[in-house]
Amino acid sequence: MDHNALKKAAAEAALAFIEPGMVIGVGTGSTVNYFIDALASRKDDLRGAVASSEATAARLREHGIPVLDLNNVDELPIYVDGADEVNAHREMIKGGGGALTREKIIAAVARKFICVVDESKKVQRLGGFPLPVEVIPMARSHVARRLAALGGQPKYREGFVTDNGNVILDVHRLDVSRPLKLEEQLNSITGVVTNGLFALRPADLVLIATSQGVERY
Ligand SMILES: O=C(CO)[C@H](O)[C@H](O)COP(=O)(O)O
Repeated sequence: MDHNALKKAAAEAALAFIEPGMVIGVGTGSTVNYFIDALASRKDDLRGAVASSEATAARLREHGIPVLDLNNVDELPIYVDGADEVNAHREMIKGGGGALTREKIIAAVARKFICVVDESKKVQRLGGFPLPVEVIPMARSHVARRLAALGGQPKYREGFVTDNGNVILDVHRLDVSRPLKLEEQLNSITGVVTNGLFALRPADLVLIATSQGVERY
């Protein structure tokens, strides 16, 4: 099975968690796009969705699914999103699509974070995927120097502006052996908006598609 078929299988498995009347959080990326397309068949069950990016909001609207402002939502029982890497503790690196800040906000509010991935995303140790860091534009050089002092090799994602008007540094070769500590350390650099480590708030459930079927942990 190719990656896309596995992404679709993982995404569709998340539909089983939807209950009538729910507002759900919806992440960003190619795996989540399969989820959104499948969600169209359940749209009458939903009160609406909160989107982690403008791209996701547009796709939800195309399917006639109401997109709600998170500030007007009291309860978010589930949040479905992909990941660039996930380990056995359900800690993740996210932000390959650049939506990490809104993803982290929705994950913070949601009761249950369901991570949907194909088996290529499962890793023993996080850090093979360059860690995305969203930065206020005027702080780019300052933050890059601080990241280099931590042993990373930051690369400016040229030509990319986040939905929040900021820039992304993709950090190669960072030591991610202590994800919780590193997440806090990166958050404390002035000018950093968010980093793509999801260790302080890991997923609650991972649905991982393999050629043998969708497994969960
Ligand atoms: O964090 C993300 C976007 O910011 C995505 O979840 C992550 O990049 C995985 O994307 P895909 O499902 O396309 O492989």
